[in-house]
Amino acid sequence: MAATSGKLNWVVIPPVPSSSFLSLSANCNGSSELVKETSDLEGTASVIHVKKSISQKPPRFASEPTQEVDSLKSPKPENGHSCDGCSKKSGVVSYQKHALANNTGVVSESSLGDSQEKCGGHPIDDASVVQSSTPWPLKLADFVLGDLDDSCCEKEGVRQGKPSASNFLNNGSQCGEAKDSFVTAEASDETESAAKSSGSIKVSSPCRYYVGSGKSSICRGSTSSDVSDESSSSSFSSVANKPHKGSDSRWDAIKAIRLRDGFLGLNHFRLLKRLGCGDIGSVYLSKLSGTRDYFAMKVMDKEALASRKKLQRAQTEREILQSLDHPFLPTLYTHFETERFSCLVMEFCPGGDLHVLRQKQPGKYFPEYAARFYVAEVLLALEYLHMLGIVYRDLKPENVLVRDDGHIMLSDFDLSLRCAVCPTLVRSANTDKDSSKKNLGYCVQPSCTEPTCAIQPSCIQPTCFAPRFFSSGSKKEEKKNRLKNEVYHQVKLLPELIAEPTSVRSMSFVGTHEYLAPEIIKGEGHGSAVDWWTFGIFLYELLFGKTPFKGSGNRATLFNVVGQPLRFPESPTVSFAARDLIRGLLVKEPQHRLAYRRGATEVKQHSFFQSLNWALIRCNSPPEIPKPFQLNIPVAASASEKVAGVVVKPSGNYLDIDFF
Ligand SMILES: Nc1ncnc2c1ncn2[C@@H]1O[C@H](COP(=O)(O)OP(=O)(O)OP(=O)(O)O)[C@@H](O)[C@H]1O
Repeated sequence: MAATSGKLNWVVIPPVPSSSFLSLSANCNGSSELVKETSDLEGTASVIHVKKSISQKPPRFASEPTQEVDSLKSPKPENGHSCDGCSKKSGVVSYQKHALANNTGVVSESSLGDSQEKCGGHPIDDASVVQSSTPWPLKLADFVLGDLDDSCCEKEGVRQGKPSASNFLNNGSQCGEAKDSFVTAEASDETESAAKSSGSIKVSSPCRYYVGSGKSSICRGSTSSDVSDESSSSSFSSVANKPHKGSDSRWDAIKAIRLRDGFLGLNHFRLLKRLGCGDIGSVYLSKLSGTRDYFAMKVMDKEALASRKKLQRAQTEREILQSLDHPFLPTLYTHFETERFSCLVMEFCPGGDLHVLRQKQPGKYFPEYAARFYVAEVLLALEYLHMLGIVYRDLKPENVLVRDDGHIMLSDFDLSLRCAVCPTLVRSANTDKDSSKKNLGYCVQPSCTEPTCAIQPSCIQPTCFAPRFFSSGSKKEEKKNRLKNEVYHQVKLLPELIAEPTSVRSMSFVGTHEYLAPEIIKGEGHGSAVDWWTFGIFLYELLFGKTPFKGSGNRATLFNVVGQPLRFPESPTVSFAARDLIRGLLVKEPQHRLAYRRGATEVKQHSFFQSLNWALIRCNSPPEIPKPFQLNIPVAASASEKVAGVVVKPSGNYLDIDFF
């Protein structure tokens, strides 16, 4: 992991153990079979043809243990679809075939709306091709989801033209209604409802395939599902791995219960309210019984996951969550499995998501300072993910949650793509301030196969570390600029860290229509540059209140993404710097896109962020602090309590819980 190079003696220490990458070696119970391996045109990538077959079992609908509340039971899907009460905001597309299979921008009829009729309901038997620079074929995983179900309800605030979710954990009749009601795991007389209505609808398609795999923790859990204990298996993300989070009492609370009972399971939690649902599970606000600690618990029905070929997605999400340790990414406190459910216990974000928050802004767009704040935090999260070799692929306001302190948390990793990456320190020796524009000076070694590698002598290339300084003309400003230039000369020789997984290639068609990068739509194969495209769309949407290529329908949107030039509306007024950044990001050819080679480093140096102190970003005042989270819970209690930001008040048969 450590290496030296010439005069420099830098060590790059990625924040996760390399084992999280290296563990990908075999698929869950051998259901994926490597049938062919060839090399790509350049000879640098592996092309893997994998044949996958998963035994398909119909979802079970039998009664569950009393601790597992009714709300968690799966409705029986009809014709393979389950239009349910998903309150999801986001439409995620994933097609087995590429919608625009040619470069002309002409939408292929047959590829749009691929659904279960075509391939769902049958064991997956498709060959998937994933290209990667990694020499170990099965270290790369490409996970995609399911089928279009446009029949699901749309509601206010839902992105138009979204494929709809078929969420098996929800009651099919709810269809987006968001009425609070109450669920407890301790009492069996609960009721429940979809909690959050702000979401778009999410698509799912069972006709997905994937390559790669790994030790399947979910499968490990499944194999132990004959254990009658409710918590048949659990994994504990120890705070020992995250010592800086030691002051977080939730670690201790979980640990104490595990010490006391020997395990942690669903019956240790009260599920208070459904916060939302996605394609592979529902998320509940949960309270750890006997404590005052709240969590967001994602509950996934394992049978339904298996029957809909989503086990791998769930596993991907869990493995990624386990590897994360970043202020703008979720903390996974623990994971456990019951006989039926797989549960992820995460940090709870009471502030909703940026999609909802944007709708509440005057004009439904954010002022520039607020947009800068949010995208800057997202940028750091993406930078970290890329450093871990994770291409996020699903950036959109719906997936950016707001913490109680107003800072953000990027969520939802089940569409992410994992690959090997070579974080590399590159020494700056180029005094050309505009070199970043020319995309020169990078050196990210595609041949590097280790996620943890240090500087390599051959990587010491000239790069641009130059912040951009603009002359304003006045003497005062000139003096200021002189000072800045001195700083620049001091820092120009500093190395910069590049951790962009530039050479990964996936052929999956995955994402959200309005956010899909052209190369995904055209089926050309895509890599980490898709995150920079979506970052541009994201910034555009925050600033203008809409996405740039949205058409009258999904096909028109895809056509526009590929063929229409970028345009900015006349209002609201947005700075030149912001528009310049968006222009750089929304370049249709990925290789000419800003950040294509040097990743977040390039974006951070853009003048849009000139006023930002990246090192102190967590000290910045958020544009908005979320209002207290309101929750009514029917319990018989008479005393008030106020603990750690949570106020519990008796209210008749209810308690009002306010989060501050
Ligand atoms: N940590 C959290 N705190 C608060 N709310 C959350 C949290 N995680 C998720 N949610 C809410 O639950 C909803 C569903 O989340 P989930 O990640 O399952 O859905 P998703 O984003 O569609 O993912 P998937 O791709 O798995 O379908 C989100 O839209 C969000 O509103």
